[in-house]
Amino acid sequence: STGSAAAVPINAEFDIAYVTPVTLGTPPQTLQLDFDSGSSDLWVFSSHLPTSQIRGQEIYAPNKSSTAKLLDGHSWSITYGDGSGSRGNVYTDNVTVGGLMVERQAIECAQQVSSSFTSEAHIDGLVGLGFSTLNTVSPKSQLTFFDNAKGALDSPVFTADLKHKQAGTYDFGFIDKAKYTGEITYVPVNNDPGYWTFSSSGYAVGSGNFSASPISGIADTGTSLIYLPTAVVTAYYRQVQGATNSRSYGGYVFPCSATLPSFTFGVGEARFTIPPAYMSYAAVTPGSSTCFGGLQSSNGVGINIWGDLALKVAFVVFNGGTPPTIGWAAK
Ligand SMILES: Cc1nn(C)c(C)c1CC(=O)Nc1ccccn1
Repeated sequence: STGSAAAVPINAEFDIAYVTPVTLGTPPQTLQLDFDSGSSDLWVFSSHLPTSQIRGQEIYAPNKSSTAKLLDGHSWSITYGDGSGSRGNVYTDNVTVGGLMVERQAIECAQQVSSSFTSEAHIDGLVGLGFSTLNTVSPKSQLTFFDNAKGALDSPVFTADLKHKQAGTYDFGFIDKAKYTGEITYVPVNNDPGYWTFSSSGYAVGSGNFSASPISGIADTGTSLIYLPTAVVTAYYRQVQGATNSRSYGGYVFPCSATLPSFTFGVGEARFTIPPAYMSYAAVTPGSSTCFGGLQSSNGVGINIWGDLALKVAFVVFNGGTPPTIGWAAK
């Protein structure tokens, strides 16, 4: 079997996140979920949430699904690196993504979500695509949609073809040759503790020399930006007039009028260049002339993160075979 579904940016100005339609239960309830290779819980806004925490999101109501079953005595609670989080109880039900159905998928129903989720009306929940070792359901941890589907897939892979300010695609079970050019460069994945962790072969700022120093980081479809070591980030912003690492804004900012260099990262011998226009994320507050950078320091984060800003300039294969690998191709 295979599946294919759209990855739609939730904001017209800048790509904060991408959502994909997912149908849950019988009759089908369709929610717009954020596919997140950096976590491993499938959780949704639900009928168990106080209405004060719902602001425009669609909800999943298990009691309206004839195929929903309570996973008795189980709960979940997740906190993301940016401090956001949610918690609740657990049902199993049918989950379909782009024509690919998993029966008895654990659906983690939110009973509480943090304010940043309440404030994001376009995200109705997340589909974790990390390794199932990261799943937070207790007392028995649950499998991700990908792990549940894997055995039935033509090939144990999913691919991400994210795009700048336009809809891309998540494919499951096959590699679509029409979505990339040239060869796919595969590199090893360290899935301990459960991220798609790989080593980038280095970076370059603008037209500068390529610095061939390995950078270990996670491929994270659920994070907007890129978080890298301070040495990389200072080398980049040294080329940006007026750039500063702002404590008040929580990262590197610069005048929106500044000229930005491109940023190139390596995967093996392959090179991927993020154009200057993508490297300015957004005005720090609407209408401000101060802009927040797409490249930020991983100092406070603990791990290096290749988020959507990096993924959107490539076609990425998440190979869940044995051993797992990750493949990057131009497009
Ligand atoms: C680890 C980390 N530190 N900081 C500052 C950020 C932004 C992260 C990554 C992160 O939190 N990603 C995320 C958030 C919500 C849902 C899914 N993924």
